[in-house]
Amino acid sequence: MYPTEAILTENLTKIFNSRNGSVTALADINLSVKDGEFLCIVGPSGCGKTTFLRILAGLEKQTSGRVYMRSKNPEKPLTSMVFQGDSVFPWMTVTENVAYGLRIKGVPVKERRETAARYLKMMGLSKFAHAFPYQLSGGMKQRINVARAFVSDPEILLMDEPFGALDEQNRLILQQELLKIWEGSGKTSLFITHSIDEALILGDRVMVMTAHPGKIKAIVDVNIERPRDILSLRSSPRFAALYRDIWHLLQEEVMKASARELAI
Ligand SMILES: Nc1ncnc2c1ncn2[C@@H]1O[C@H](COP(=O)(O)OP(=O)(O)OP(=O)(O)O)[C@@H](O)[C@H]1O
Repeated sequence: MYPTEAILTENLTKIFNSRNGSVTALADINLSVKDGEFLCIVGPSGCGKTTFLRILAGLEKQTSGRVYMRSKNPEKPLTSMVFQGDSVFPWMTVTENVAYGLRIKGVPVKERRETAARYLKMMGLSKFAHAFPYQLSGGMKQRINVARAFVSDPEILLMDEPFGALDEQNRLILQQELLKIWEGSGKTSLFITHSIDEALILGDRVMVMTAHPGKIKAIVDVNIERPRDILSLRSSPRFAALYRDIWHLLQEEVMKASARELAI
């Protein structure tokens, strides 16, 4: 029978072959993600998080194993990915950047301006609609990336550490905005982060990966009600307990990854 989950992976494995030998980036990933779920992924550097998202986005092919991704609406793109760091087009205005996916789809200009304006408002970018990226801060550019992903209205959002390069204050603001926009959309979302705080603020579940080769070490249920208020959430006893649990799971993996880096 065809699975009913939004995403299902079976024994997903990825081996990169290069002149210096082969690297097993992912080994036997068995994961199921429910429709409308927000899953955060944490794990030490180099454990295969980006590779996993790239396979789901169709940018990389697995070496073995299977991936099922359920499309409910063939009119919509299945996935949209927000990459690490700055990926805006410098020659386009903020509106043109945000509406880019709609232009590619051939959406008429009036409709794409209206849709872009709606998301610019949600992401606090309306004042900068006609600005160029060089006139904006890093935080503003990441808002463009997030708005662009939502505007294309995919069934599944794949976000690879989108706030990793931001300072603490901008990160908090963007987390708040992402929560608001996501809670209104109910889109199945996968979000890579190095921050346990961020994973708990955003996620329904947190997948903890092992150091190289990347496997699933544990999946932790966050079970904190929505809509979420970041400040009260961070001071709750449940948040502190989950933080401790995830850190205990991660600590050993981070140390293994550091030892491996020193040995290379
Ligand atoms: N194109 C490639 N060719 C060869 N090896 C690769 C390639 N892409 C990734 N790797 C290797 O696969 C492993 C997993 O890389 P990946 O970027 O997925 O990890 P990550 O968990 O996202 O890391 P980080 O947290 O530092 O972003 C690493 O050992 C990396 O060097």
